[in-house]
Amino acid sequence: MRIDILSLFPEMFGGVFGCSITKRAIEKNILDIQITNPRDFAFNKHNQVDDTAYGGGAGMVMKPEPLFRAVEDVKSKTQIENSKVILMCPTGKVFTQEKAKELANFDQLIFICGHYEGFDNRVVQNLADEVISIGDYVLTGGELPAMVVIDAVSRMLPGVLGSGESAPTDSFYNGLLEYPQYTKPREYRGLSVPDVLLSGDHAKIAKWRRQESLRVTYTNRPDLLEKVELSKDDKKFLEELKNNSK
Ligand SMILES: CN(C)c1cccc(CNc2ccc(C(N)=O)cn2)c1
Repeated sequence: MRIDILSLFPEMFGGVFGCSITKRAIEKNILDIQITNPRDFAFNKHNQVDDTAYGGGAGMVMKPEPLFRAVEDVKSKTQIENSKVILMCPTGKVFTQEKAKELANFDQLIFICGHYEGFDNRVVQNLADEVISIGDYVLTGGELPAMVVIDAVSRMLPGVLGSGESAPTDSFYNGLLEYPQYTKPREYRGLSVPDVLLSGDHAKIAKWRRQESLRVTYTNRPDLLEKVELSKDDKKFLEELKNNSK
């Protein structure tokens, strides 16, 4: 997959893409990430990439020309058909694991990272194919959101996660949040590992893990329970939780 990022701060990405999963994916030629600075496409006086908002109001807005020119330059140089232009913005649809899986099917993703108070709406309406938010909070720029999306998408690409890593059981794969994990030592500062996990009884361990996933999800993200298929046993366990918490 080819990833192009439009950012006024290219230096922000070196650290993140120079480590771990994404570094390996780049070395294995599964990912090719290139950064383009829209300022290189701002040809007016002082290389302006932003300006004041029509209609007044505080804050600066990113101008359309540099972004249109930069995207068109990337597209003309890469010539990749199956491509999607994504704008990172708090006004977008919230990013999910489902969306990550969907984006992993493209041959090229072009991310537009904005700063200031936003983008000229002609960028939103006519240049972007999709507007994505990583959550309900405002950040200094779209760079961190782009890194988050790229990380989640690259984990979906075949060959990126070695056989060791666990893509399938990641929290959002079975619709529930992940059960609690334990590792050595068995006892730490008087805190011990639940006996069931040491029992070797795999059916019992699976049952415990399912119930603990239900417990975590019920506690932190009850909204997810509406969307997931619950067995008779699941419902029984949740009933007990509800009765105990009354
Ligand atoms: C209207 N406005 C403040 C704004 C508009 C466009 C870009 C930016 C850059 N900052 C971002 C970007 C994305 C996210 C997110 N939640 O994905 C959070 N912050 C801010």
